[in-house]
Amino acid sequence: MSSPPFRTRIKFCGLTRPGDVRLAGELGVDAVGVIFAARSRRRVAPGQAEALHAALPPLVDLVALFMDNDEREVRAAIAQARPTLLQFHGSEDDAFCRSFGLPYLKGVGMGGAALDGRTLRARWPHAAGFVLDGHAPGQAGGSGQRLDAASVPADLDVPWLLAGGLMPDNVGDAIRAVRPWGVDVAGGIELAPGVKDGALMRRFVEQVRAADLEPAGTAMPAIG
Ligand SMILES: O=C(O)c1ccccc1N[C@@H]1O[C@H](COP(=O)(O)O)[C@@H](O)[C@H]1O
Repeated sequence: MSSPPFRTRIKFCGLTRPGDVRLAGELGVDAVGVIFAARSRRRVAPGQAEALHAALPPLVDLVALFMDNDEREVRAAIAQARPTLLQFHGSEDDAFCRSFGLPYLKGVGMGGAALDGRTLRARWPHAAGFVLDGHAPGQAGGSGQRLDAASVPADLDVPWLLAGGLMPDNVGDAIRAVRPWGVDVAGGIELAPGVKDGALMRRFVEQVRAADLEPAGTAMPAIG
C-alpha cells in the first residue's frame, strides 16, 4: 500500500533582510524565524523585525525566537514584530513560554542528551511543538551541529522540527532517516550569518519536496 501524501514543514530561521523573507514566501516555506537572542549572530532589533513582517505573504508564520531574554524584551519584540508563533531556545519554563498568549515551540539541545518524549511533554506541556537541535543542552542554537538520528525520541506525540546543520545536500537523507514533522535551518542556506543565499534557499526546498515524494519506509540508519 502506498503511504499517504505528506508535506514536511519548512522553517527558515535567522532572516534579517526583507528580500530574503519575500523569497522564502515565494518558495513556499511555512515559517520564517527572526531572532532576538542576545547570543545570536543573526539577532535583529525589534524595529527591524517590523519591516521583515511587512515582507511576509499571508499564510506564512512569523516566528520570534528568544533565548533567555527577559520578559520586557520579549514583550517589546512581540509588539513590533507581531509574530504568530514564539520559539524559546533557552532555559525558559512552560509558565514563562505560555505567558505571552501566543503558541510556542520549545527548542531543545539534544546533543548528548537522552531526553524522551514524555520528559519533554512533562516539562513543556503547553508547547505547540518542539525544535530538536543537534547542539548540547545549554548551548545556543544555530551552531550547525547535526542531530544524531538515535537522539530523536520515538514517543514524541506533538509536531517536532529537526534542526542542526541541515543544508541542501543533507536535508533529504535527514528527512528519510527520521521523518520529522518539519525541518528548521539557519546556517545551511546562508552566505554569512543572517544573509541568506537565494540559490541555497531554493535548493533546500527542492530537496525537501523530493524526499516527501519518496514513500515512508525508505529510512536510513543515520542522518549523516
Ligand atoms: O541561529 C541562531 O543564531 C540561534 C541562536 C540562538 C538560539 C537558536 C538559534 N537558532 C536555531 O537553531 C537552528 C539550527 O541552526 P543551524 O541550521 O544549525 O544553523 C535554527 O534553525 C534556529 O531554530
